[in-house]
Amino acid sequence: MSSSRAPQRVAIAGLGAIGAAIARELDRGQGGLTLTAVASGSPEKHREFLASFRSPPSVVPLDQLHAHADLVIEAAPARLLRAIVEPFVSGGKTAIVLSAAALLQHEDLIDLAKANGGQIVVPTGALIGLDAVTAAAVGTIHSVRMITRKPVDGLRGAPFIVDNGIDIDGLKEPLKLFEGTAREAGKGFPANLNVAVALSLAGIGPDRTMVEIWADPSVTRNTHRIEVDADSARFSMTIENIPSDNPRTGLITPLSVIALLRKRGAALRVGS
Ligand SMILES: NC(=O)C1=CN([C@@H]2O[C@H](COP(=O)(O)OP(=O)(O)OC[C@H]3O[C@@H](n4cnc5c(N)ncnc54)[C@H](OP(=O)(O)O)[C@@H]3O)[C@@H](O)[C@H]2O)C=CC1
Ligand SMILES: O=C([O-])CC(=O)C(=O)O
Repeated sequence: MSSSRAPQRVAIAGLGAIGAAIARELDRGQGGLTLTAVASGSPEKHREFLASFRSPPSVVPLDQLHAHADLVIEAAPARLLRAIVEPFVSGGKTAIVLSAAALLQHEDLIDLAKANGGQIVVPTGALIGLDAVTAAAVGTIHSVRMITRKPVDGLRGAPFIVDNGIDIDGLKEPLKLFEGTAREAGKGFPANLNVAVALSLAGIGPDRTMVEIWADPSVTRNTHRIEVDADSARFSMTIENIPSDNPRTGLITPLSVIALLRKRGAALRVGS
């Protein structure tokens, strides 16, 4: 990647399935970007991993990341969203947010970014087609629907399942767990359905975007189908994500962030 911009210092919050893969890619070299700092829950767990880097970043507490970077990648548990994002956007910096569902509980962060010249970026992540959805949203979108099918491992422990006492272990056929809005899906499945909230933010919002969630013992991939009907186009798309070390998280998710970072300041930018 060639960049016309000044080098940017990047921090990563969380070194799990997403954060570790992004850190490794940044260390391999993404022109104009330097990984300067990381934070994780148990830093000692990652000592060996980071020691293998060409340029090991500083390991700092979450609330110190902003002193080391111009941009943060939030790839941590959803409950930490505010602690990670607030210092960056209030300082006019950028936060790339993976825990998109949690944004709906902290919408004031968007106002904070606006007031201070900061930016919150929600990448396409584990989903597909947000370029087409944002384009259609320039016109009028009539409806957006998403149908998610995940193996049991990709859903186990979600608050909706636990609170409703649903037994998904031992399923022999697909079970529809949930049908409702993206806002409700984000509350009931905060670590499993960030993509539904990202889709809603790209299109017609969390209260008009409709979501179905299936636990499906016949699939091995986290599968999302989106169906959009707009005044400019009708389209449907499906992505079948290979789960990462975290069965809830598709392998493509960190790659989406790298693709996004590469676009920043690139001489040729493809896709809206
Ligand atoms: N938008 C999208 O398309 C997608 C979003 N997601 C969301 O992205 C987020 C990250 O996902 P994923 O990487 O799979 O999650 P993981 O569970 O694999 O990793 C979470 C990381 O957060 C770290 N962490 C925990 N506590 C703290 C703390 N106090 N300070 C700093 N770091 C901490 C953990 O540290 P340690 O390793 O030391 O224990 C771990 O490295 C989740 O919210 C997930 O729901 C996931 C998939 C797709
Ligand atoms: O949206 C999420 O949190 C994760 C997801 O569905 C996927 O990786 O396929």
